[in-house]
Amino acid sequence: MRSPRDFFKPLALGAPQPLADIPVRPSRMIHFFDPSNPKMAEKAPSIASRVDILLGNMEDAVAIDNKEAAREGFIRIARENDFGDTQLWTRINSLDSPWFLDDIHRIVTEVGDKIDVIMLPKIQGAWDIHYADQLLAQLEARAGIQRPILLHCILETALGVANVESIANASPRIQGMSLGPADLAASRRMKTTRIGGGHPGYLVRDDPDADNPEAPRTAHQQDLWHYTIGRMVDACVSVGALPFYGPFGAIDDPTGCEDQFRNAFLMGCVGAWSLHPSQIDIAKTVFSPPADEVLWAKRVLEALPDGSGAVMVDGKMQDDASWKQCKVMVDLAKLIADSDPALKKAYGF
Ligand SMILES: CC(=O)SCCNC(=O)CCNC(=O)[C@H](O)C(C)(C)COP(=O)(O)OP(=O)(O)OC[C@H]1O[C@@H](n2cnc3c(N)ncnc32)[C@H](O)[C@@H]1OP(=O)(O)O
Ligand SMILES: O=CC(=O)O
Ligand SMILES: [Mg+2]
Repeated sequence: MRSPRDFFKPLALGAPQPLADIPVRPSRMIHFFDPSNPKMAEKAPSIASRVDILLGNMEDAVAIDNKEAAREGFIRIARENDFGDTQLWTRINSLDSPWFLDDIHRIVTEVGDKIDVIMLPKIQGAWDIHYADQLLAQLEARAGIQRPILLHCILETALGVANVESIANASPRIQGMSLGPADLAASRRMKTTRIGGGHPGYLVRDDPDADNPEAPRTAHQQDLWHYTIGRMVDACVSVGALPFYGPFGAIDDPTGCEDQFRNAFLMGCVGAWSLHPSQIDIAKTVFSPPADEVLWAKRVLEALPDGSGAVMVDGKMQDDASWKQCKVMVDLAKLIADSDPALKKAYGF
């Protein structure tokens, strides 16, 4: 284990000092695009104006023959554009792939000052982060980068889930994590072929009616991802990092997508991936707190001005703990209102 005194020292001579706190910015959706796809590449600037995070993907969903074109396309797009407040991220290929070294080397040394976060797929344990952390420091030093590039891990192997807390604690660069339900299902040998979301077979059924045992019994579909999201949220939040739901592959099921995103929002996630332009507004709606909840939370904060004691608001007891719950809601609303005039008005700021 590293000495706590060294944790915030750069891992290479000339690399920027690690950040003490992870910047919290609106992060409702990480929009994926394939920079080797000419149509998607051309749309990058217009999509960037609609999303909180734009991510150039190099890994899965980019055909092997297009890996180099994706890297070149991303470097060109990053170099030629200034996306303003929209964060620019990339998902590079996994550490054990033939593309990882060129991905990280080329991107960091050529456009490292334009990117906020590198997403690392298939992270298994702290050792993966230690390797990427030091390599990144060396590349940052070589490129003269002033602001440290942060790392975002995808939680998508059984071993990665088993090690989630040590991954979160492995480096001050850990910006956050996303659930990767497709690779994770394969790694665990789960018997679902869906990318995220529920499954009609994963259910709990009401007991038989004692007076009518043959009567049909209602079944309630359960959330296959609840356990993993819970672990990911606790691991991230305990180190000041941000948890995200990952992909929802059924582009043709916006209702299912909204439900899955909302479960993640309610459990503490700050955003989710959008794979198709139609999922951007779903994420925007779900991960912006509802106006009625924000107005209620503001009333609770006003009723307990110093955040202590106990009062009744509309028949409900409020105290220090519920004050904190309400502050979470209001703080997020303020963050989002700063860049969204319509929500600012709805929230009454
Ligand atoms: C398990 C995981 O790893 S998930 C993460 C990896 N996966 C991805 O990144 C997938 C990203 N998304 C995609 O590749 C595509 O959206 C697909 C393959 C799912 C669907 O693509 P299409 O069949 O072209 O969708 P569709 O016909 O509805 O597209 C409509 C338009 O939106 C564009 N579009 C589609 N997806 C995107 C996107 N992610 N970003 C920007 N534009 C997009 C298309 O180019 C098309 O443009 P056009 O109207 O000028 O022709
Ligand atoms: O990369 C994402 C996944 O679900 O796998
Ligand atoms: Mg994956």
